[in-house]
Amino acid sequence: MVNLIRVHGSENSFYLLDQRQLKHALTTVELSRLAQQVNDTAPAGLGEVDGVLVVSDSQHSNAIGRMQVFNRDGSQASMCGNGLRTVSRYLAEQTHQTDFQVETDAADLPVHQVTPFAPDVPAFSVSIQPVSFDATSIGLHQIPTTPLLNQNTLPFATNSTANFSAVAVPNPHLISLTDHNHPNALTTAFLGQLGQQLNGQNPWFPDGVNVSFGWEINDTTLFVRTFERGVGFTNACGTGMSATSLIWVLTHPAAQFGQLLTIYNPGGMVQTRVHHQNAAYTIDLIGNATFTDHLRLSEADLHAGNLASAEVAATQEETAYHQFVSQLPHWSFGDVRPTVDEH
Ligand SMILES: N[C@@H](CCC[C@H](N)C(=O)O)C(=O)O
Repeated sequence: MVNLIRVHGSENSFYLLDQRQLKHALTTVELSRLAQQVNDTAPAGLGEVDGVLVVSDSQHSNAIGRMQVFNRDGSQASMCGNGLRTVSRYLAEQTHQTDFQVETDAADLPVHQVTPFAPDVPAFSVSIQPVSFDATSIGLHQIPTTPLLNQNTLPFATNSTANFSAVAVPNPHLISLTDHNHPNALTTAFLGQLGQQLNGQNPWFPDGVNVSFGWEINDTTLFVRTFERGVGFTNACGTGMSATSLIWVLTHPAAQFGQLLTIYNPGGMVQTRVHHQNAAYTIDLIGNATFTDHLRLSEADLHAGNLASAEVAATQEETAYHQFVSQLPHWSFGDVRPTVDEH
């Protein structure tokens, strides 16, 4: 029998698979199929996940493990910020270390354990990098003026007054932040329409892009929603919130490098800190790393991408997480911007 853990960061949920426990590691094709099948085959009662996080040994001497990410459509992503926090917790518990590096597709990333957000809500800080505004890194085509930073009248949004920025962290993100001159430009319907358009066949982002809308709450607080490549609407996207924080600091006059930002999202809240050192941008992404369920299944079922016969043991951490979230401001969505409800 082998173990899978159902995990989340800000309710951006995944199954975490440690390949090192298997007699035969899953191939890339099997991992892609597993990510596509988990939601259809998981035992009743387990909520849907956005993909699969894969842990394996790193061949890099400075990293204690390696993370790979498969989106729910089976595509592979170069990075996942919320997922990296949960993988960091997993590796921390295995090795009894609190400060280390994890190998990801583009870089070995520093991570460390931080003070829990609340009782039974463990938290980690992970470094989001490398950052690039280069069109090739973003997979951006046919846009005459790059870097794309706070520009409007773009060919994929001709009817909108919203401003857009594009950045790779290193997975690709398209960001729009509230424009006070056009406060109603960023609607949920527009996010869905743009996300679908730019993740279908299109000339601007042929490999797709994660699309995030950010609403200013105050100078150090945002609310961010994301339509993810390979997923669709998600509760939270860690790299999306990190990329939005970077664009916020670069374009908002009162925002500063090194300042702690609070980023609310439909699944909860994270904190970010944007740095600019040695001509490079990096973002600290700080948030919960929650394990909701432990699953046990046969290695044959895992290879077949079939969770139907898995035994499930829930942890108490989701109750603790809900308790933590219940103390945050409650956000309501009209069709337009999030507003805070009285408790
Ligand atoms: N949810 C993730 C991002 C996952 C990858 C993304 N869908 C992509 O294809 O780039 C996060 O927390 O960063």
